[in-house]
Amino acid sequence: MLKLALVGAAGRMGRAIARLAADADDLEVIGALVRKGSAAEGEAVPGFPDRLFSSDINEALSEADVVLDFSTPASTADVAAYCAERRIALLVGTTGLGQDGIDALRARAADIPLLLAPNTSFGVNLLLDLVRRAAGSLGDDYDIEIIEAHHGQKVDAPSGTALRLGEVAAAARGVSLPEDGVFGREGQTGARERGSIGFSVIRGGDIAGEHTVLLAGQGERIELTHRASSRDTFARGALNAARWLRGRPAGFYDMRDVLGG
Ligand SMILES: NC(=O)C1=CN([C@@H]2O[C@H](COP(=O)(O)OP(=O)(O)OC[C@H]3O[C@@H](n4cnc5c(N)ncnc54)[C@H](OP(=O)(O)O)[C@@H]3O)[C@@H](O)[C@H]2O)C=CC1
Ligand SMILES: O=C(O)C1=N[C@H](C(=O)O)C[C@H](O)C1
Repeated sequence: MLKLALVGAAGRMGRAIARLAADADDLEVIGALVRKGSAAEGEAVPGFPDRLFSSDINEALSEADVVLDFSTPASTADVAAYCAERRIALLVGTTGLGQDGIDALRARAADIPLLLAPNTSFGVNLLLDLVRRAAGSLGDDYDIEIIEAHHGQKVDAPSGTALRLGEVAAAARGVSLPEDGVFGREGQTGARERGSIGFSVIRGGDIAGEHTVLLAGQGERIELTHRASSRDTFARGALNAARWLRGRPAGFYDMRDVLGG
């Protein structure tokens, strides 16, 4: 049995992961961390009636083989420190970390296997490869625009996936996302700068997650799109990544390592 502990356990992703883990014969959720003061504290974890949501980090995480974090950037930083000290493998799915947050996780990966994945679905990770290839081979006659759409409760923008798509496209083009990314347009913007990478963000309803990378040339355009119809897609991918992470040496991993890309 692979012993899992969830952080952000009472959230949308935490609950989806617990539900799918309960259907698997090789997985057990042994701990579920919630925010101090959370209304969910003391409730049973979906699919694991003997396990309760807890805000005590020791109670929730100390016995886990792998911790899965889908929470908030502040919580992720604390959990990564805890896991590094206790030598517990950690998968981080939380987005909106910023470069400093990502660098801090990279430092923790000196002590533990740590996998950072802004999107755990198989399809988005294939999309990253397709974008790498398309952006590299088409050259900057083809303008790159990234469009993402999510449910109205999402608190970060652009999505972690959109930023990762942008990084991959920028690297393939030999440009820098911090310098060449355009994160919103309004008013007298002037003409589009050649080589820039634009981002557009949609929020509404219950959209699980949609990402399009548009490569617009003269007289033609290519659109590479991934649409998740359910959060279970991310949860399933996270569970497969947790299986892969168990027993790995310390290091900073991503979904490419899991999927062998
Ligand atoms: N990698 C991937 O494939 C995916 C990543 N995500 C990312 O995962 C994250 C969570 O998404 P989602 O589940 O939709 O969001 P939710 O807001 O539903 O869940 C986040 C949970 O974290 C809880 N939380 C806040 N602080 C702490 C803390 N200190 N300790 C423990 N739990 C805490 C929140 O509790 P409370 O509400 O009480 O504050 C909430 O229940 C986001 O960053 C999102 O972008 C989402 C989907 C897929
Ligand atoms: O918040 C979400 O819901 C999602 N967040 C991730 C992101 O920011 O890329 C992944 C997925 O698209 C759903």
